[in-house]
Amino acid sequence: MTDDSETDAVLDALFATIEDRRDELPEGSYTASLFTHEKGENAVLEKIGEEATEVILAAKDDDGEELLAESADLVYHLLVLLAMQDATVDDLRAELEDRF
Ligand SMILES: N=c1c2ncn([C@@H]3O[C@H](COP(=O)(O)OP(=O)(O)OP(=O)(O)O)[C@@H](O)[C@H]3O)c2ncn1[C@@H]1O[C@H](COP(=O)(O)O)[C@@H](O)[C@H]1O
Repeated sequence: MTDDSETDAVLDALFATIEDRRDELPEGSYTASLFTHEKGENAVLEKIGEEATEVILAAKDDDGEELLAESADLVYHLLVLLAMQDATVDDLRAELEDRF
């Protein structure tokens, strides 16, 4: 189990990596492939739809073993979408804090 600051550090590091992939587009990067996809932004929007469905199916599964893995896939693709729209994980954090 991690505390809040460690959880934030992971999200910040992941988002910084996503921004680097967006800006540098290295060969062989799955993240970079989402930024250069022929479908444009629709590629990541489709992935978000697929991953959300997989989260629902995992939640309905009796053993629930896949729920965390599918949730991580969904969060990752959501962060890619934010980076694509020039929003940041800090913007997301601020939105959540406003509601708290
Ligand atoms: N967190 C993730 C992450 N979560 C999910 N995925 C990818 O998202 C895809 C999920 O798609 P699916 O579940 O549908 O599986 P799939 O059938 O293999 O995918 P498709 O062929 O349908 O695209 C897989 O290719 C996963 O590898 C991720 N890819 C990258 N990251 C992070 O991004 C960082 C940079 O990765 P690269 O851009 O690949 O260097 C990594 O170090 C990770 O921290």
